[in-house]
Amino acid sequence: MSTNTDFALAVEDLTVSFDGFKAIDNLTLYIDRNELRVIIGPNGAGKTTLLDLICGKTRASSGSIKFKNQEITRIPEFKRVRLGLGRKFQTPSIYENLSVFKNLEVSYPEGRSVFGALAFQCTDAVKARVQEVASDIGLADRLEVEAGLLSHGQKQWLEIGMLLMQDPELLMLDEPIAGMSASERDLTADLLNRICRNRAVIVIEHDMEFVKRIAHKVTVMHQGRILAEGSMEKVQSDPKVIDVYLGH
Ligand SMILES: Nc1ncnc2c1ncn2[C@@H]1O[C@H](COP(=O)(O)OP(=O)(O)OP(=O)(O)O)[C@@H](O)[C@H]1O
Repeated sequence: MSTNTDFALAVEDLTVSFDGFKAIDNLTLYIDRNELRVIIGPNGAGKTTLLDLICGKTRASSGSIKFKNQEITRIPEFKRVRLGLGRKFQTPSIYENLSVFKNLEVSYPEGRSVFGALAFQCTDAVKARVQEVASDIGLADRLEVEAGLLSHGQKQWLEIGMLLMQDPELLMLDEPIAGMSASERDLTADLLNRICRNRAVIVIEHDMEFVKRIAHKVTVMHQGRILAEGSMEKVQSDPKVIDVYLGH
């Protein structure tokens, strides 16, 4: 097992079986700090399952997951969140009837303390953090708008903002541009390029034009394993990748 302390994330020999079927099969993957990694691959390759294992939604059958060199394989999901892992699922889980401001405010870590969000005092520090995140996600002039009234793209950004409120050191996003307009995709690329300056980011994506614009490195998965890994140019010209994924 690796003892390297420099990686944001070290996944080693990871396997998960569902009734004997290995959805993730002895997979090893290292993500650098401040790296934006894109995971691609055909349907059923195991991409979502891999993120489920990293965030703690699914338990590994064997292998190891280390976050900033700390073993997290057996610890529960909420504790991984506290350690600095953030995961965004495909469908946004924002509070539609609250304002953008409130959505961000309740996502501030102390708002989730034992006293709960209701007793939570909105301090100047929280307000400043809300402002900062709101400008990061392009919603600084929408703070008083009810979240349910935002466009589809803006809702996705708000949810990313809610994760950013916790200042995660590893952020995982599953198909963040699904259903977005061309201009929303452009803005999302800018957003992702910005937020990976302070943290590692893992994105699952199918749109290769978008992948090109954001990926530092690309991992191609197939049947629960890694088929290829490296720069976009390298994986795009790999005959194995063309055969199982890009050629279709
Ligand atoms: N909880 C589960 N129980 C049984 N099988 C599962 C479970 N979760 C995932 N699988 C299976 O594991 C395989 C990998 O699924 P996964 O959703 O991770 O693929 P994916 O690469 O994310 O695909 P897509 O691009 O379609 O989202 C699939 O064959 C799926 O049916």
